[in-house]
Amino acid sequence: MDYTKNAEFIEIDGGYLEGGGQAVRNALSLSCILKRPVRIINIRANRPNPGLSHQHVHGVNLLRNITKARVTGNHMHSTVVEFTPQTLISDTYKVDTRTAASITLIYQVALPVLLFGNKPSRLDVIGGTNVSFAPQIEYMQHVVEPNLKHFGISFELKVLQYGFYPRGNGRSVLDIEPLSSLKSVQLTDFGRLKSVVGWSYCSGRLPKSISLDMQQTAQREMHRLWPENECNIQAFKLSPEKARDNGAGIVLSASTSSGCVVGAAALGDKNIDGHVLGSDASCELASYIKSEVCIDGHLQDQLIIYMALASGRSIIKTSAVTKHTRTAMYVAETMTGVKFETTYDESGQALISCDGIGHSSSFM
Ligand SMILES: Nc1ncnc2c1ncn2[C@@H]1O[C@H](COP(=O)(O)OP(=O)(O)OP(=O)(O)O)[C@@H](O)[C@H]1O
Repeated sequence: MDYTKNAEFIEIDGGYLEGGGQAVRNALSLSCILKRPVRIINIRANRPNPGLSHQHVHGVNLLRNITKARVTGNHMHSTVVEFTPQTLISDTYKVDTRTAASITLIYQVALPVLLFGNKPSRLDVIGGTNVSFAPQIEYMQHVVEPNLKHFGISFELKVLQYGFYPRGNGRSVLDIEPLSSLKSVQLTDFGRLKSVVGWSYCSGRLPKSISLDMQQTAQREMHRLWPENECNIQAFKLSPEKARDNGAGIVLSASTSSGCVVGAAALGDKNIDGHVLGSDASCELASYIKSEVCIDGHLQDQLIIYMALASGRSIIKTSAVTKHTRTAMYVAETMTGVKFETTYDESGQALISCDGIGHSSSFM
């Protein structure tokens, strides 16, 4: 059915619960996938600077280009967007944010859409690869990617240049393979911890000792708790060709015998202390491993859209349900009609499930 002809807008309240950019991204992605016009009101109402910011404007405009959508409100500080998609064109899309806007959040809005295209697509984006309140690029490569594989999703992500707050200047390329439909996932069996891998980096004028401090602290914590398991964290200083500015951070990823991958990360800000960052990331990762959850606290909200679209019943075992996740459920329920359920197992971990709508590509 072509919903775009004389169709009513579905309304999403962008101020609901978390009231951040995630609701805007999910609502627009689903609008494009389902070809249903959406009106998003109260955009980022719970943020100190409400309305669309750079990253969100670039995300809206990228989806406009991909779907030849009719759009109003796609400008900075806009608190209402009306978006009517027309089609879906697989292609190479370039976005230059000219800021440190998160590249991974721009991928987050367009990846689910381009999956349902008729041929492979490429997203070549300039912005921040490793910035706060967003997945670091290594998290997307080593935590998001293996988890999306369970849905049948396949992508390749290459970093050409690292970019940090405030200047950005990072660049990465995401190659997306199209698919006909998403498989449902059953991620409830943690199995046994197999190994931990990690990336501890710094750049610019920051000394390599910061990377080494992050690495050693995180590695020590992992060895203390799981002395039998391999923990291999690489510590490096990025070359000036790879990163022009100062930046430091660590991303960890734990794999289990049943195919689960959980991650944790920390990012340097001002007054960087490598030991503190290493400890923050390893303590977060340790809490997921100890509680044997299959999906970490950050990935949770990022999987909701895929669960809603998949064919059949999906279920994930995860840590305390976040406001981001409950917001993503509200958007997915409103746009697709699915119903999410949250229950708790005997150890108190959350089990999130839904019967997906089994969306299928109109091209395959
Ligand atoms: N450390 C992290 N690791 C992985 N993912 C993260 C991390 N921090 C945040 N995220 C993810 O980034 C997304 C942030 O969404 P959110 O709505 O807060 O951000 P936003 O679009 O930048 O808008 P806002 O500026 O309104 O916060 C969520 O999917 C969240 O799970």
